[in-house]
Amino acid sequence: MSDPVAKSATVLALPSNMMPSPVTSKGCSSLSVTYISRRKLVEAVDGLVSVMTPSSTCTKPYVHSGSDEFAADNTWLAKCPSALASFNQIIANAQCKKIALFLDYDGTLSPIVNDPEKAFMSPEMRAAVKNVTKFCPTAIVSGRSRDKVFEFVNLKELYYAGSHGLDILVSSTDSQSKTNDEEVKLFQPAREFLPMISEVNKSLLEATRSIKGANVENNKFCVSVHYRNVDKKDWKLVAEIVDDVLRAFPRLKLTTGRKVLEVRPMIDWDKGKAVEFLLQWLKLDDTESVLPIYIGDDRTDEDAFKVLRQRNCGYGILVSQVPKETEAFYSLRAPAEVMEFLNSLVRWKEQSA
Ligand SMILES: O=P(O)(O)OC[C@H]1O[C@H](O[C@H]2O[C@H](CO)[C@@H](O)[C@H](O)[C@H]2O)[C@H](O)[C@@H](O)[C@@H]1O
Repeated sequence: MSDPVAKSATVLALPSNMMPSPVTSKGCSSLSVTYISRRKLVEAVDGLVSVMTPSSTCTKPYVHSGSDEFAADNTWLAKCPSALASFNQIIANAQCKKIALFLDYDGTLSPIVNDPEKAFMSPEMRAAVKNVTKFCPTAIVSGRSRDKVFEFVNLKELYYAGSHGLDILVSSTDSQSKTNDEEVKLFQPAREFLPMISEVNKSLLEATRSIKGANVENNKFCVSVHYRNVDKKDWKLVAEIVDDVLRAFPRLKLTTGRKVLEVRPMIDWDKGKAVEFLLQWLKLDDTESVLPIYIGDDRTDEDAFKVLRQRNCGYGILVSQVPKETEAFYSLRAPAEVMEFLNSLVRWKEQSA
């Protein structure tokens, strides 16, 4: 995949306090991304691909024991209140602070659709995102390749972190360095994995060719194997094939998303680390003066929610129509509510300007 930005960009080393280390444990820690060991994947496949259904991973869905749906909704909203209903509380905590916004793409800015190539965001959503950048430094943090998510969002006002944070684009004028040159800089902590990712992408394409509906997407530093359009009876086969292919790549790991298996470099780097990196790089890491808000819908976003919770500053907002166990503080039900939230932020900032 050609990347015109990468050709002219300076690739920077990471600050020493943020160097990613190889992942040694593939254990299932309660709410971070689910790293699936081979044995677990195969076990799950045997249990009728339970790994491919939302209820089977470490991110357990919230289960209400009673039968009253209304009560279940209330319990969920008590645990993870609506960010719209709690808007006044959120802005009360943002008084005199700069809000730094982090936005996931699929399922957050664009609705989930069957064809990943057609996950367009609406012009209204684009306008909402563009408007909010006038007041808040904003970054997109996506599992997509950086150039692909830029194609979809198509706003120059934003920072972009693609491949689940493994490919971050910043310019030197944003950094702590005092230079005025507007030089493009890239942070790519898994750069050495590029040839391997390309190889595994080829192997996965070849191995899944015969499965109707299976779709392999090259996200540059990770590869997504989509099974949304595969007949349910063949989900097990997809998982077995991915497992077989990965045997030849011991330095790659597997995570799950929304009807997708994601192959990634086995390093200690995720969306949470990307958020920490961007806060530091953009000089937004002072918890007294900056309130980071991260909005996302997927398991991979839990790493970012966790970082904000651990820093005890800012809020994670989970986009979900159903109750889920999460590290987020607030919830929104769908991209339409995300847009409403962004527009509310803009109105508030305009009024208080
Ligand atoms: O971090 P994100 O920006 O949310 O990206 C995560 C994955 O999103 C995409 O897949 C998901 O959305 C597709 C389009 O709506 C849907 O068809 C698919 O089933 C979902 O898993 C994207 O295609 C993946 O590469 C991203 O990793």
